[in-house]
Amino acid sequence: MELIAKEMEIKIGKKEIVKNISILVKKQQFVGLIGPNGCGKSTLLKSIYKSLVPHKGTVFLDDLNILKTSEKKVSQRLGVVGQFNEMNFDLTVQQMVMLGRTPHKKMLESDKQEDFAIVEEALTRTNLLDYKDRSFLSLSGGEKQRVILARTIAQQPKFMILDEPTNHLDIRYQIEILECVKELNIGVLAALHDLEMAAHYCDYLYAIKNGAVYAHGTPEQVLTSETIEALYQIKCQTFINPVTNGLGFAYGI
Ligand SMILES: Nc1ncnc2c1ncn2[C@@H]1O[C@H](COP(=O)(O)OP(=O)(O)OP(=O)(O)O)[C@@H](O)[C@H]1O
Repeated sequence: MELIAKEMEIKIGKKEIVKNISILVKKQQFVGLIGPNGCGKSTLLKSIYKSLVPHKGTVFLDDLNILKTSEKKVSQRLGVVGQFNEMNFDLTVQQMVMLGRTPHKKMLESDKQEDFAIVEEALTRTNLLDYKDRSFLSLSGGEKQRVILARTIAQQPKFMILDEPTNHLDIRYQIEILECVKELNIGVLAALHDLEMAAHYCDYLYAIKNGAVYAHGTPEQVLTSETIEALYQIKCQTFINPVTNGLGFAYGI
């Protein structure tokens, strides 16, 4: 599915947080949002996945007008892995992941064999099979993050929004999560902080500064020393990482 968010404007109180941003994610593309803390990435994503009402703008997933469609219908197509996943009540990991099936069920419909099979597959993809019966609240931050991804995979979305999905994760799991998402072969819009990961996994990038698009293009076009220095107010040198053959970055103040 293709996502088009057009001319998005978001104000919180009197402050303009997002200023006329347009984003295009073509079919099966992995598109990244980068930019410094507080530049507006999460706010923009929240307005795209209906957690926040934008002041202006439209969001279409193919021909589905997201902002004018019911939550349930949107959830059948759009999955979200957010930044904070705190919950007050406890469920097992399997029950948590089963919640991903909710948008596909009628009210009070019980879990079918097919739902259990989908949950099992999501647990396998995220390496969580051994955690199936553990209590969600007893998990570490990184383990919880993987459960949330598994729940989103069980939702079988056609498009995924990720807000710093590798928060809390050690390097191995950062790679595993992004690999896992990439393997789904669906459109993805993800806010990422790690520029090497963004260079490696993204087909296209939008660099956000002060609530507006500062630069956009392929990772090679966007991740230049000049753009990174302007975005983050640091010194930066780019190089070809001899191990990964991808873009590498050396930073200083
Ligand atoms: N509910 C709110 N009330 C007031 N200001 C808010 C609110 N939500 C967000 N903001 C402000 O909007 C700006 C953008 O925040 P946002 O979380 O979108 O940034 P971000 O780019 O995702 O940052 P980070 O990389 O730190 O997650 C920040 O200055 C933040 O303080």
